[in-house]
Amino acid sequence: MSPHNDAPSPTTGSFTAGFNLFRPQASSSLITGHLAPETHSPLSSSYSSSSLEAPGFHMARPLVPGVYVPTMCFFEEETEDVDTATIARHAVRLARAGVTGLATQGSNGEAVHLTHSERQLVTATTRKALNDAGFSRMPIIVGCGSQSTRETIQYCREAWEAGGDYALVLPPSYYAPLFAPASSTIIEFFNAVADASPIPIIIYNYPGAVNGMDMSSDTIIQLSAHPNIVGVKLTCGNTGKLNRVAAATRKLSSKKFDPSNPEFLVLAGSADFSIQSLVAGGHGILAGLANLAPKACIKTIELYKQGKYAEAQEMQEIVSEGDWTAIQGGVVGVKAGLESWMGYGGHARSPLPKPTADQAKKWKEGYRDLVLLEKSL
Ligand SMILES: N[C@@H](CC=O)C(=O)O
Repeated sequence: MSPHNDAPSPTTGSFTAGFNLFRPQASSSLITGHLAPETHSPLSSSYSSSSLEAPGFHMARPLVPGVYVPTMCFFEEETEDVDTATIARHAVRLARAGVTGLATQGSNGEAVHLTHSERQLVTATTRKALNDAGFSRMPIIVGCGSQSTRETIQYCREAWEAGGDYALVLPPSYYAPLFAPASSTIIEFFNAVADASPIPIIIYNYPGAVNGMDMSSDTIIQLSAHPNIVGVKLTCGNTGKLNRVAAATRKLSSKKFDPSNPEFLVLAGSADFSIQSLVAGGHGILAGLANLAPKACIKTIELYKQGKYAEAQEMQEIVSEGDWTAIQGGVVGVKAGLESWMGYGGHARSPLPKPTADQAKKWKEGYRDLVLLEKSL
């Protein structure tokens, strides 16, 4: 019998009947804990069987408003092997700073550089680090986007097995000109993935990562009706779209709207429009800059929620300035910033280049005000 209550095992069949078990507002009595099947562990042999127990079993972890961090993946300098010690240390640093949740294999997590088993290793390492440090209730979102429906579902299942709670899914884009029409292929894709995934889906709208494909508010609102699609990360930066999605999903909510636990979570995908997204009805951020400055990201949102608009605006300006450095330098620049200011980070996996001395200096300076703010909090 599956440890997911009476839900079918994600490794044995489709999951069309059990979505509601995974709704984020599920009470603690709706246990969604699971054990990674011993016969089906895709984790690398470097991950000990005793450490499998911690990430493999967990209670339902809620998806609530706040600051979520798409964590960096770290690699050993010489071999470029996954550096589990630094992954664990980084996860705990972010949790202690007060973030709401983490996301492995987001754009900052170099998912496209990782094999299936490495992805599971990263997620399981993160889960275990959080559990060991007393953050067993903190949810982990796992990037699961892929080009085929089949492999995306496989990633969702593997994320679940590794201890992930939610799947962040980009639309496929490689064959986009063949989609007929684009919106219906995308809707079919997300519905099929949501039908089969053992964990709820968060739509990831990041046109820059998928050949310019920009999902419309109509498409996102239509998909929000699926009971296993529970949120969206909008990296497109379109606050008009964010406003439409937040308003429509609030109205479509099946119960009285509770701002501390919305049924459909609408997240800004970059820290440079945190308070703008709150004004538009959003619920928080899932943003790479929080790898470097989690407290500044949290404080900006708190100030706004406390009605201290001028102070929130002032802090947002520093965050937005820092985010411009993160956006320009991407994962290479954020790692350089971590290395310069926090003493760890290393380099991205090949073929991404290592920063030149000039770049490292420029990015360090680009983060200066933000890091000084972070250290003051
Ligand atoms: N700018 C984005 C990149 C991906 O969504 C971020 O901050 O995470």
